[in-house]
Amino acid sequence: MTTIHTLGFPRIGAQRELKHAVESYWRVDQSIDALKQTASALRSQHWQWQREAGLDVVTVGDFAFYDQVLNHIALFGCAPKRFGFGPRLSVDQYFQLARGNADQFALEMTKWFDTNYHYLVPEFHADTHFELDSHWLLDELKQAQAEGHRVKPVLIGPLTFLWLGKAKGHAHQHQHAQHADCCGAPTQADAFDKLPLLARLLPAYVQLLQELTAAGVELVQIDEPALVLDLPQAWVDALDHIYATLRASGPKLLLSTYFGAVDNHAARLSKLPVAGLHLDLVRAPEQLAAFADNWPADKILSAGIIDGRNIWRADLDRCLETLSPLRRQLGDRLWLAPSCSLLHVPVDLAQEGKLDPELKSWLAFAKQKLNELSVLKRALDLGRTAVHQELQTSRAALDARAASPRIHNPAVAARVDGIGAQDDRRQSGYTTRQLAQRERLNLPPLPTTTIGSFPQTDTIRRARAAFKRGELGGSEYHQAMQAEIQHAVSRQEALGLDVLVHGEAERNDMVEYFGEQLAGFAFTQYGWVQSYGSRCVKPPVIFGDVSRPTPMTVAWTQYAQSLTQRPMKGMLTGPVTILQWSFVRDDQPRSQTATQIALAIRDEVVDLEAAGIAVIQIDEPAFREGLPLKRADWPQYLDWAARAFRLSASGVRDNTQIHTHMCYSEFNDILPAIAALDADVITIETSRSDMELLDGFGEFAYPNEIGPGVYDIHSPRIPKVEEMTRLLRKAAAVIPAERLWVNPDCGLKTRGWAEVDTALQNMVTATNQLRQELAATL
Ligand SMILES: CN1c2c(nc(N)[nH]c2=O)NC[C@@H]1CNc1ccc(C(=O)N[C@@H](CCC(=O)N[C@@H](CCC(=O)N[C@@H](CCC(=O)O)C(=O)O)C(=O)O)C(=O)O)cc1
Ligand SMILES: N[C@@H](CCS)C(=O)O
Ligand SMILES: [Zn+2]
Repeated sequence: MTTIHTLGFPRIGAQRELKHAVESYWRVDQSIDALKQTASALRSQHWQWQREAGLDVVTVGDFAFYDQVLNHIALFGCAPKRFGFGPRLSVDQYFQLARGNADQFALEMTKWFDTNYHYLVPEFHADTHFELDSHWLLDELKQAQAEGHRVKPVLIGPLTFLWLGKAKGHAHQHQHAQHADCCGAPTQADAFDKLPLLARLLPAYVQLLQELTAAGVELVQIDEPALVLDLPQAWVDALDHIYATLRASGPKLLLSTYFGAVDNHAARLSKLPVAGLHLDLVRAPEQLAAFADNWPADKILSAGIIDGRNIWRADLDRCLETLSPLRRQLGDRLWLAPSCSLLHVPVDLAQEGKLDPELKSWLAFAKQKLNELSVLKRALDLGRTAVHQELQTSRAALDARAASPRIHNPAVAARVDGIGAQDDRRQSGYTTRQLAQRERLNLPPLPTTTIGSFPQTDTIRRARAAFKRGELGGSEYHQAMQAEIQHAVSRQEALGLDVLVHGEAERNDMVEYFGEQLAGFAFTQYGWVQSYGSRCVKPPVIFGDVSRPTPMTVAWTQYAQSLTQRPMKGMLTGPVTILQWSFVRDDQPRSQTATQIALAIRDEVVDLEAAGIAVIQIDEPAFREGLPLKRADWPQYLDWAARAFRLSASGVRDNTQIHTHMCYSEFNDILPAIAALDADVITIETSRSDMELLDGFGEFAYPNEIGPGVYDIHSPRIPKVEEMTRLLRKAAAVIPAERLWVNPDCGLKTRGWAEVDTALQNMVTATNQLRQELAATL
């Protein structure tokens, strides 16, 4: 019998029940017991679905109140010392690590590999100790067992857990203003070699595995996605010792890799003392040969055959072409699974009552993907005739998609073919543009701005929901959004900001909003995917050639500009980010889709300029995220991605200032490519890393203007003036002040107006202090 399983299931809930429960707990509207009740009900539901779909085991340990990496910080008792917590965290302490508290910055947050999911970064010091606190995992395990399921716990493996953490050089780093003087000088690179921490971490894993054995567990999935990266040899060599140690301590281990190929480690992985290995055969199908040919006779091979990162219905015939020989070779040792955890796809397509039926028939969300596994299993175990009908339905949907006239637009193809060699170049070089822009904009030194969004209040969201339900008329909705824009503009004027924004009130999301207006895109009602903590996004679906039928932002921006004499920044999402944060068609190269989106955004940029907008920001927060996980593949990506950005930005005159914005990323290894975007100004997230992220820009002598974030917008705490002056002084030590801007880390949509008002007031006060200090030194 073929075994089917999933590496993980989305925890947020088909209706975002977890989000609502967590946020209401934070608002103190709901007790911890109520939150735990919702969590428990969600787990039950998700296991039940796995059982109903015929999965042979259900996965335990993929649930988290906030983040699975944070769960492991709790599990191994290694919260940073700066928080002063003991090894056993309360739920409130767990949330403080994620959100910060009055005295401490939250843990840094960054991209989970090349996904739009963000994890909290463990902080390690040379003296970090690990102390197991397994109660939450064991409780979840007991729950699943009590509900009658065969269980497979999942853990992040020790190598990946250590690799994803940051080695901190100073125990007091990141403390607040009152401790500012004792802060070390953090560097972005790891301050020490983390690998020796294994000696202290492994005993905690051993103890955990022993506890799991005692609780009746036979097999544990242990995730080592770090193996798809270019790891230093010493880390790869450490695998033998790690897995020899872990295997000796209890249950069988299924080592799982995903998001890329690990065939460069095939010989080593085949010999590891583990029960089996999971391979991502969607992102890296070619790696199978390196494993299958000499696969040991006693090991499981888990084939990640269903795409866990995208929403297209699988080509089951093609899957079976790959799987049938494997089944003959491996017999019961063949396991099937999605390529990675289903965390990255929405829960249930069946909820999509409004989606065009033809398009809907092309898709599969998490629940549907479980069923696809089941069809494959039955085809392999019972023969294809046993699932003739299911295969026929799948085949018909795929054929219809391939032949659909909705996918191809000859006008778009012709426009892409006609792109000229100069179309991705501004008219003049940066120095000429800088002069022209300074003359036009006449800004003070250290100009202040924000990243675009202002609070998405309940009033705004309710108005939009009512509008979408048809309970609020178009013109009423329009007026309500204009009132929000008016409010945002008047607040910014009162605060004394220099370059204003309209606040993005009318946007549900910075990608979905554009997807709703671009041809070639479809959007869902409930296609929520967790982005970080309780925050979710609804990625649009790019199913066909992309074009922009009509302007998307011009009227709102023009309205905002009409309310003020100060420059109003037009606000757009860039082609790479739209691509990266959508579910992208899989029938043409991503680079081609990016080019099509770039042309659509270019049209909008040109229209904004024609409407008198002098500053236009093209956000590219996902530029770094799109980077392939293996360095060898970087140049090709950076080339087409940077070109797509430039194509979107280059249709304007020299005196129109193009900004871009990036967040959640380490940028230092791609600085030449960021410089190649040739944006006049880049704003970046730097405050949670205490300006560490800026160092590389200084060392690289980044040529254009930069706004390093001085205010962590992810945390509910309000930054003090002196914290921001300290960060600004650090920035001014790295970047010449005449090229510095002052801004928050990212948009303010998740914050409330009261905090935003005070925080921006403090930011302006800090800027004024720095301006005086600068004037005094001239
Ligand atoms: C900048 N970031 C983004 C990323 N990816 C994106 N696609 N977009 C981003 O902005 N990746 C990196 C970061 C991640 N950061 C965030 C920050 C904030 C959110 C967020 O706030 N998400 C919201 C959902 C936003 C949204 O789509 N809102 C819609 C629908 C609102 C809604 O819930 N409506 C209710 C009804 C409301 C009522 O009746 O009162 C409903 O439909 O049930 C809108 O505004 O219209 C979130 O709630 O999590 C995400 C990523
Ligand atoms: N303009 C967007 C960028 C987020 S990365 C915002 O302000 O929310
Ligand atoms: Zn951002």
